[in-house]
Amino acid sequence: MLSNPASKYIPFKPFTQDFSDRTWPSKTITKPPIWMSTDLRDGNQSLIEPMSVERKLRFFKHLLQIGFKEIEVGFPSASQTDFDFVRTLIDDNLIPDDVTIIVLTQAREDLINRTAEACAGAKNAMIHMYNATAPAFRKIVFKMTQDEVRDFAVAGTRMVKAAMAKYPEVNWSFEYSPEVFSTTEPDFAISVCNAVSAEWGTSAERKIIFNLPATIEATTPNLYADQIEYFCRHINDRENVIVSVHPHNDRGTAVAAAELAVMAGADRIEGCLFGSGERTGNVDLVTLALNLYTQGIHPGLDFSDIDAVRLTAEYCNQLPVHPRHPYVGDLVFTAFSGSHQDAIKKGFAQQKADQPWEVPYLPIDPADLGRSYDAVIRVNSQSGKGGIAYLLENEHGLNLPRRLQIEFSRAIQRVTDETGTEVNGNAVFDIFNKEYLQQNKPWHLISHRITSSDNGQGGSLFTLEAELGYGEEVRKVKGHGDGSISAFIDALNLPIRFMDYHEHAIGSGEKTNAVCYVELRLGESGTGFGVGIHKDIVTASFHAVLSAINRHIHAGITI
Ligand SMILES: CC(=O)SCCNC(=O)CCNC(=O)[C@H](O)C(C)(C)COP(=O)(O)OP(=O)(O)OC[C@H]1O[C@@H](n2cnc3c(N)ncnc32)[C@H](O)[C@@H]1OP(=O)(O)O
Ligand SMILES: CC(C)C(=O)C(=O)O
Repeated sequence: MLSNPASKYIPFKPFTQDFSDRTWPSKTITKPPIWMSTDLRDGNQSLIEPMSVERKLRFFKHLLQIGFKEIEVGFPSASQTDFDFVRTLIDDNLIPDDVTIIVLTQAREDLINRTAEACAGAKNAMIHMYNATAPAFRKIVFKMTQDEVRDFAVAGTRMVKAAMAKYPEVNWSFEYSPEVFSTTEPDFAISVCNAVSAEWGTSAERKIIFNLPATIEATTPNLYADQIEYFCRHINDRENVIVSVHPHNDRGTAVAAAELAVMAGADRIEGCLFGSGERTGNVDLVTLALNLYTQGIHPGLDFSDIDAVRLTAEYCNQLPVHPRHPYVGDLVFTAFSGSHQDAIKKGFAQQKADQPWEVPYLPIDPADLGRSYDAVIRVNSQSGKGGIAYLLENEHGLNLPRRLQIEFSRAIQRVTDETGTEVNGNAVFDIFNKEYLQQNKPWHLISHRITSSDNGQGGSLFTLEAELGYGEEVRKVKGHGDGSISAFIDALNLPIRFMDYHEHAIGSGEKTNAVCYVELRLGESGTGFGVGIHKDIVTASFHAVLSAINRHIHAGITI
């Protein structure tokens, strides 16, 4: 018989009663929540090497730059580094007047007193006290009944008030977290919070923050949203309560949980940049904020230089951000596969600066995050013509006709298949150069002269005289036609059928060159392209014709 490890897990069901009159599923998010960064506390406490004061300061300054107004700066009673850090912020006057620092403490008198002491002299400070309320913690960690846990929270609140009273110069506020709210019976969590609120003396002038952590993410996000809506409906004095959420990402759904929680009534979200934090991390505030952005809601946070934010987080956390991390990872604005590249290229070509964003496969304009378009498309063996053409156009100004894109993508494919590696824009150009522009054997152009005369039918007759190299030989040729190219082809006296022709300028001012793409058939061959670049468009077209002929010859076409 197969063993069944799943049999040892009991699913958490928050409600015994019916909650089918929930309203959050038909709500939408219309404004940003209050953001609280806990990078310097929950993020920091989970690091292999906790941040030094120097790293914490750098992170703090960047959080201010991003626009956070609430920043949890540490657990000052837990370590001297955290205490000193808070003191540095206050003593060096580094906290702007509109920013509140938050400090976490357990509900223990010595720790609470030390926490308040750390904040002496601050303009705005919030003490954040927590105690676990979930059944497993009541049973295993605290060995307390529900009533004892409630009384414990109330006693802690009383200690917080007393500690705050010692520093009247501080504009204090209070946050209480029934830790592990995620697996606490909702009615019990509410009864604890109501008791804490009564002790705090909640009023319009003295609001309280109830932070409802998914300390361990325990359910699908819809159930967390149910818990939040239920809490919002039943908590006393709702208008004077700021309901906050603090989702962790154990099930990988913290972002969804936070978003649904806001739909369910939460006013505030605590999390970390790029999902730093205990175990699988806290909810990622960058993803949440930029998700809002793509719904047409400004998050009130500035991520216009996302790479700088990432560098700070990586430096301070000493942990890398994953290359596929939403919005910021190295590879998220990069398309390797052909159809994606094709659609992105077409999207960029059609996107107007003043129109809503509509580039396929890119949910956000990389430029809004300070990312560059150049890195959008990369080419490897999974790539098609779209990406290759994009690189040539963007990095080298070459706008290949569609059939040439298809032809050239085979040359790239040969290289990427052989090497198994990615090719960048310069490597693509090198291959293009070798494949088309350096095709000067056996035929090459030495010199030419064109004259035109009246053809007697109201048009012009072009006469071309040229010196052509053929291997080591020099051949003098002459031909006529109704245009310079037809005169050149006449002069070559080869079985050429001219199929297609494109030209455009590259560069500007004195550096302008002309590029010419010709497609022709030689004898009974299939069609093939040649490309020429020259200051003079006519010379470019002759080079293109010779490039096409030489490529046919190299492909084994005999004439
Ligand atoms: C979910 C979260 O992230 S909560 C934040 C967690 N972060 C941290 O704990 C980081 C910093 N913590 C620390 O450095 C230490 O735990 C300290 C300094 C706070 C306390 O240290 P100690 O006094 O040595 O206690 P210890 O770390 O062993 O914690 C366990 C004790 O705290 C008690 N405790 C745990 N949480 C709380 C709480 N919220 N309120 C009151 N007591 C608590 C436990 O019941 C246990 O008590 P016991 O020793 O009487 O059995
Ligand atoms: C202290 C609380 C808010 C916490 O960090 C958690 O429950 O994860």
